[in-house]
This record gives sequence, structure tokens and C-alpha cells, in this order.
Amino acid sequence: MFVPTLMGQCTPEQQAYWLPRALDMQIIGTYAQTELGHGTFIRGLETTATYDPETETFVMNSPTLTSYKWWAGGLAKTVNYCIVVAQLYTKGVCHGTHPFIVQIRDEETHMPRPGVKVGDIGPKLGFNTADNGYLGFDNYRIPRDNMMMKNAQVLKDGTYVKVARHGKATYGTMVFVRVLLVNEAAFNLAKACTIAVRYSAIRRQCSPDSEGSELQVLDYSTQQHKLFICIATAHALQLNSTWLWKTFSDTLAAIKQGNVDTLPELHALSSCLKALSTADAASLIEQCRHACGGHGYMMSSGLPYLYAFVTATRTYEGDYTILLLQTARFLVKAYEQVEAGKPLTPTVSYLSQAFTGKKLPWDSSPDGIIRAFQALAAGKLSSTVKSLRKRLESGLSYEQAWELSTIQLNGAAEAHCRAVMSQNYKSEIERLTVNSSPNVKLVLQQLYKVYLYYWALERTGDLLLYTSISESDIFELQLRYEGLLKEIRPNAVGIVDAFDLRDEVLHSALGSYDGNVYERLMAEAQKSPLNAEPVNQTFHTYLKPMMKGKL
Ligand SMILES: Cc1cc2nc3c(=O)[nH]c(=O)nc-3n(C[C@H](O)[C@H](O)[C@H](O)COP(=O)(O)OP(=O)(O)OC[C@H]3O[C@@H](n4cnc5c(N)ncnc54)[C@H](O)[C@@H]3O)c2cc1C
Repeated sequence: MFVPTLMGQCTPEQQAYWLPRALDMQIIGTYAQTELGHGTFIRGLETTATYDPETETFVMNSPTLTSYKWWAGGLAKTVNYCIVVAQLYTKGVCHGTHPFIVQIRDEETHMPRPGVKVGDIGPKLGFNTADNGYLGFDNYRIPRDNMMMKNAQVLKDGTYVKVARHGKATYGTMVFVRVLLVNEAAFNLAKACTIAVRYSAIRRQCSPDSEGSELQVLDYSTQQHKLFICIATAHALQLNSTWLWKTFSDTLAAIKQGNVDTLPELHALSSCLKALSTADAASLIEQCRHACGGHGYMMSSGLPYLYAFVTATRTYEGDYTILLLQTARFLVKAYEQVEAGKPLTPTVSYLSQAFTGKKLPWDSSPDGIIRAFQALAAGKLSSTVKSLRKRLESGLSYEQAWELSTIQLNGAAEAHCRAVMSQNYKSEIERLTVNSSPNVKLVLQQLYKVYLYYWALERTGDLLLYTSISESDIFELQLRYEGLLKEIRPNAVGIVDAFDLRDEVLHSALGSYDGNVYERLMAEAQKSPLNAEPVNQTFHTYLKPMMKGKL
């Protein structure tokens, strides 16, 4: 976030000074926005930057305990500079939050500068090799030029000037980081499925008949149900991240031509894709861990580390719920546009279905299922808007009615995102496999079908509400899904090998290419410090005295 923010929020002159220093690692920086007391509610941040025209400096202060910056990566011990988001005061007026470049440590001695209080926030669920830190200021002065002045400036005499431009630059940093996160979710999920699928081919457990040999656990239908959706989702997320990047580039090109119409759609898409991809990846990595039984609980499996890493991405750079609610705001506006007979942008054009007054006829083909997901999203949105309006009619304010409807709004946004992801996944596979061999095409089609069937079966209640699907259709779909798992099984190891992840990258005793699971588990166990001596001191200090009744 440090470098992208320098790119997005600095004037060209500021960039010319700061970017080379950051890119050459002459300075190391982080992005400190979140405080002990506020994360999501950015307007509630309490750190202040008060301009003093006498010295042409900003005076940074942390007026309360809750105003301390909290969480920034590398802040505790590593970085010497920091982008700090603070409430800007000049001429006695608060102009809201703005970013500042703040030197927090001496460039030679690395000592914290006088007036800067910096430290480590302590152990976390994961990320324990990152020194996430806290930061407070006591009348700490920074030069006026260190305000990042692309979007607003404070002149030497303290006059505040807002630079009129639309949010292109801010969108740039935000969407860039979200594309990275969707991509990273795909990459980490691919690692987890490689580990779990390879291990499931090595692991044998139980035998269907008392005489027969034990089965590879990958042969069990329930194991395939746990794992093949993980492979399909890793593909879906990867393809959606490249699609999002392309949509972003197209939007930037349109903005250059003066057309900003698709900006709200891009914002809505990047919000829900970040939310869903990080949440799906985290829960499916946990599913991969379940699929590896007890050994999956070992740190040496690599899975706990992957889970701890990815589950944090659901929270940072926009919490899951908050991002879905942002998408929901866009969807409600789109719904109102359909009502008013106005045209819609491409990813929401399906919403017009909500106004037909009929259930969508069920069609179990892949395109039919995608249309059903769209009908489901349109139906959910429509009933959410009804709830919202009912609450407004009862005399509540818009914000009160909105708040009471947020559970449904989140559901509608999730359904919309699932429909978008499904559609992109299928169309990207079709586009990319035009010249592929029939066998490659077949396998990739099987995987997107797994994704579609899996989510249709997960949402049968909604499908019954918004499409004409019947009990026998669901029964039929379930059988097709189970049949598909059996078709994928012979290729499962080959498909995860195709992620082409080296052992050094997987870092897992269970998932190495050679399949020497038990040898590697034992070798890792030997590294435990407890195995360094035959008798541990605690025996003499505590156990023996207790056993001999002499404690
Ligand atoms: C590993 C990690 C690294 C991080 N790195 C950085 C960093 O480098 N720099 C930085 O500045 N920050 C960083 N963060 C902080 C991160 O950005 C915040 O944790 C995140 O923005 C959420 O804010 P919060 O923790 O204050 O949660 P809160 O905003 O307090 O949310 C708590 C709960 O309340 C819900 N909630 C909040 N507001 C609403 C609302 N209006 N409506 C409905 N529900 C609501 C949320 O959904 C959530 O469930 C990091 C966090 C983690 C975990």
C-alpha cells in the first residue's frame, strides 16, 4: 500500500522525490490508516495534523488512546517512513482525513524520532513474521510538503484548496490492490488444494470389504465433494481477477475519453469480488485442512499457515460485510433504474428479470444455471427493496430502514457476485480453450460444471423461491454432480500438478511432489526442540517431585 499510495496520492513533483527513494529501498514505508478505536469508519479517525503557518509544518498528535495507529504491516521495527491518515486542521477548520508522509525513525540510527511512539502490537492468529505496529504522536512536526497533495493542498499561508478531479486516482490504488487480493486468494487456494489432493492420493484408510486393501481417501465421494470445489474455485478466482483487471483497464480508457459512466459498476464489482474471493478461499482452505484429517492440523502440513494468512485478507482492505454493503448500494440504485426504464450497465442488465413477475423456468444446462443465479440475485434484490420500502412507509428514515435491511442487502450482493463470478468463469474458460485439445477442454468444462452444480445445490432453497426448479430437478442435479466428481477423480492429481507449484512454495510435508508424506512428517517432527534431549528438565523440576509426593 505504501508505493501504490505514493503513486495515487502524490503530485508529480512529490512522486519524483518519493517514488525513487521508495522503489530503491532507500526508505521503507507502510500505510497507517486503522486506529485502535476505528477501522471501518474512516471519518471517525482521531489522529490530527494541524497546520502551523509560522513554521510551515503540520503538527501531528494522537489526542487519545483510541487514536493510536494500530495494525500497519512492518510498522513496529522495520519501516522508517509511514503514510499516516489524519484529520487535517488548518485555520481552525477540520477538513477531514488526508494522507501524510511521515518519517518515524532516523535514517542512520533507526531510532524513533522524538515525539514518535512506535511499537509492536503482539502475537496474532497469523502473519507473525510481520511486525504489525502501533504509532502515536506527541506534537510531532512534519514539513508542509509531506502532505500528499494530489487531491487537496494546504498553501503556505494555511489556505485549504481542494483539487477538482474525479476519483480516478483513488480508484486506481483501490482496484489495483483488490485485483492483487483476488489473485492472491486464488494462488493460496491453489496451494491448499495441491497439498490436500496429493495427500488424499497417498493416504489410505478403511476398506469397503473386510478382505480388500484400503482405499485411497481420494476415492471417497465425500472427499471428492470437499476437494474438487476447491480446485474449481481456485480457477474461478484466478480468471475473475484477470477479468477484473481488464474491466479496470477498459474503465480507465473510457475515463480518458471523458466517460465515467462505468466507474460505479467497477467499484461495486471490485468490492464484492474482493469480499467473496477472500471469504471463499479462507473457508475452502479450512475445508482442505479437514480433508487432511489430523495431519492437516500439523503446522508442517502448511495448511494452518495458509488459513491464518488468507482469513486476514477477508478483513483488511475492506471488511467482507462492509464491501458487500457497498455493492448492495449500487444494486439498489440499479434496481431503481430498471423501474424508471433507464438502461443498465452490463453486469446488472439481468436485473430486469425481477420485473417479469414470473419464476424463471429451470434449465439445468451451465448457461441455464447461470441464468438461475441471476434470477436468484434479482429476486433477492427485489424482496430486499420491498423490505426497505415497507420500513420507509412505517416512518423510518432511509438510513434506519437501510440498517434494518442490511442482512438481506448482504444476501442480495452475495448472490449478485456469485452470478458474476460464475458467468465470468465459464466465459473465460470458453475463451481461453478455443484452441485447446478436446481433452483439456473437457477437463476444464468439468471443473466449471462442478462450480455451478455445487453452488446450485448449496442454494436449493433460493432456487425454489425464484425459479421453477422442482424436487425431481434437484434430485437429478445431485446425481449429475456426484457423477461429475467420479469423472474428475482420475485427473485430480494431474489437475493440481498443473498449478505447477514447487515444493519450496508449498512448504508442506503432506503436499510434496514425491508423495513421501510419512517420511517428511517424521523428519519435521524430529525438528521439535523437545526431541533434542531424552529427558526434559520439567521431569526433574515438576513431574518427579509430584509423583514422589514431594512438591
Ligand atoms: C493482518 C492485518 C493486517 C492489516 N494491515 C493494515 C495496514 O497495513 N494498515 C492499516 O491501516 N490497517 C491494517 N489492518 C487493519 C484493517 O484494515 C482493519 O482491521 C479493517 O479495516 C477492519 O476494521 P476494524 O478492525 O476496525 O473492524 P471494525 O470496523 O471495528 O469492524 C468490526 C465488525 O463490525 C462490523 N461493522 C463495522 N461497521 C459496520 C457497519 N457500518 N455496518 C455493519 N457492520 C459493521 C464489521 O463488519 C466487523 O464485523 C490490518 C488488519 C489485519 C487483520
